[in-house]
Amino acid sequence: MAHVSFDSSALKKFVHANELGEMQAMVTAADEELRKGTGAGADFRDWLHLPSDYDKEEFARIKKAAAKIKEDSDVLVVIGIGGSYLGARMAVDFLHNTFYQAQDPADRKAPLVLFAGNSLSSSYVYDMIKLIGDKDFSVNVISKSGTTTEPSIAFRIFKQRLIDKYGEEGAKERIYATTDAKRGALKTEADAAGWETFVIPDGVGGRYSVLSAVGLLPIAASGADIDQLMAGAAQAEHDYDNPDLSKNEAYQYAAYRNILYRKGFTTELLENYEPNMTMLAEWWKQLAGESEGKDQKGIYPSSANFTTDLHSLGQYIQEGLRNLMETVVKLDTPNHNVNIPEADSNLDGLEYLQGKDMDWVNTKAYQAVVAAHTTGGVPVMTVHIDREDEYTLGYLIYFFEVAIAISGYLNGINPFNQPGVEAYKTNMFGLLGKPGFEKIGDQLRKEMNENA
Ligand SMILES: O=P(O)(O)OC[C@H]1O[C@](O)(CO)[C@@H](O)[C@@H]1O
Repeated sequence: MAHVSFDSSALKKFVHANELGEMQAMVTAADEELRKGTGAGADFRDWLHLPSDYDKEEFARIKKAAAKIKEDSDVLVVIGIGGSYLGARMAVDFLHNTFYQAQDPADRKAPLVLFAGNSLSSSYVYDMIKLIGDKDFSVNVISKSGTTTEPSIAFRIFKQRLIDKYGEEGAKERIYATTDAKRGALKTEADAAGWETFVIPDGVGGRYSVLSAVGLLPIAASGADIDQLMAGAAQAEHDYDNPDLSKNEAYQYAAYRNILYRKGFTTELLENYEPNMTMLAEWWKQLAGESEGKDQKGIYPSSANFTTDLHSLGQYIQEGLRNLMETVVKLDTPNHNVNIPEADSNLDGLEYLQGKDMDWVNTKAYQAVVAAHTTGGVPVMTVHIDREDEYTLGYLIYFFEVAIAISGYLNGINPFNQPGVEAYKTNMFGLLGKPGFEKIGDQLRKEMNENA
């Protein structure tokens, strides 16, 4: 049974019945580029078979490390940014109680997983240090390069705190480094210090790495079942290995978003009706944005959380600039349902809903929004998911990964590089006075003074 299903039935007003079929030749070519490695960025396709072909010895070590962290830590600080952060973050939110962070530790039955090194906010780090207080904690530092500024600074701070609390030897037992197998600053430091290390595989880019140790260790430490996560992804790997558009829903999604893009729908909103899926969209935004936004083209990935944002962005979506398309990730079976109680009076006007459950109302809201936005000129696609469990999440992750890769090839770009992210880094290093970046620093300071 499919745990994820793609619904394009609301697109009739925007896409002619023939148009999907007309994409088949291009999709077949994109599939060949991806599967045979004839497309650009071929060295970064190892995520394709990660769910079925992963390092079993490392997987067992991940589970062992997670068990140790659960045993000796109240808090796990996960340090990383971009692809070294978003996958684990969205999975922890998706797979747990919405108020996971505030839950009583006895109910949570696993350490609190906090994420650092994903911004340069000093208050954020200060507040986290205060929250940890005297609690026992461990650190999982995740960085392929080991030189990314945000995680490097956070790691230096939390490493020092571990050493202050547990001594050099004690800290060594509480640092887990997920990084390159052979190279890089973090790998060198980890080997010298004797920390346990996990590998970010060479052929797996950051935004495609959630099903490697990058995501698996924090997800396992949070108490989630990574065997089921991989099983769901493996099923999707099997189900989506088919270039035939009529049989491959991930490819249908890729094709439809490209058909719509070519008609001027250049911004895609990933939407949910469940607050604990907010970070799912953040993960998807990196996956889609870093993969597709290059060569002065690409769909701009954005997001909205419903029904919340219907009361803020709803006006724009209904009547603003007509360049928007929407993809809803709709949960079909909530983890828990809540009944709308009977009341003595009808002052709130809700008598017509009493006895109904909230999820029924949520689904009616979704149906109403699809109809309204379609009328307003916004094409809506829906990815239905059965439930919020590990198996379904693994399946969903793979659905988006393979769809975005195909989508990138359909749009004629290399979906696996990200040359554009270096520009700000070079400027920042210049302004920070990093050795080797003096020239750009001088030039920028001169320009800034001239503009002052
Ligand atoms: O794992 P690293 O090397 O710290 O990189 C983190 C992130 O930074 C980027 O390179 C972009 O800045 C992303 O592609 C990547 O996911």
